[in-house]
Amino acid sequence: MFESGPFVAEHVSETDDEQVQPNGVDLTLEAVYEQREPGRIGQDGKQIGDRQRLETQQVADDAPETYYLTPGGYVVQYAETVRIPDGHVGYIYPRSSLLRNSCMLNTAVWDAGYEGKGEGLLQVHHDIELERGARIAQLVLAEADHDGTYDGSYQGENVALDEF
Ligand SMILES: O=c1ccn([C@H]2C[C@H](O)[C@@H](COP(=O)(O)OP(=O)(O)OP(=O)(O)O)O2)c(=O)[nH]1
Repeated sequence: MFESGPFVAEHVSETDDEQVQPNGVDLTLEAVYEQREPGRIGQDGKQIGDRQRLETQQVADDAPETYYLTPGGYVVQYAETVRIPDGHVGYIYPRSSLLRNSCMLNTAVWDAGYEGKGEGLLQVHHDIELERGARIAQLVLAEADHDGTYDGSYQGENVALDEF
């Protein structure tokens, strides 16, 4: 069974009312990165290639922090800290307005016990403007059996020590 948006909101910080949807919580854009060096996935371990954080541009008087993205693949980081509660698994879906603008957000499984500000892969197939803080994705939580909880290298990622 999938949980309601208000339940999901109890496990996401900080959120405002606009982010709480009937079936989940919208996550907003914190940062956009462009990968510069190769990564590696081996039989044991993995390495994430070096990346560069992109700068925002002021595209209008009322839009001071906007990413203008041309076609390509970008790593995006969400602004909210997500905690996947015991007995659940998380999935992230793109906002449909991204798809309608020829962009796709690719995501993987969010494990029970994970806590952090996660990342996703944004595919841009047509130029798009994305404002920092704009809602780009929706987190849903489903009840799930699990064996142990997440204890990998991304635990606590992108979260300041005083937030953790
Ligand atoms: O689109 C996603 C999917 C998951 N995560 C977070 C939550 C998840 O619990 C964690 C680890 O994901 P996964 O287990 O897929 O990573 P891995 O590459 O297998 O690394 P590890 O060996 O640390 O598990 O990353 C994201 O940030 N973005």
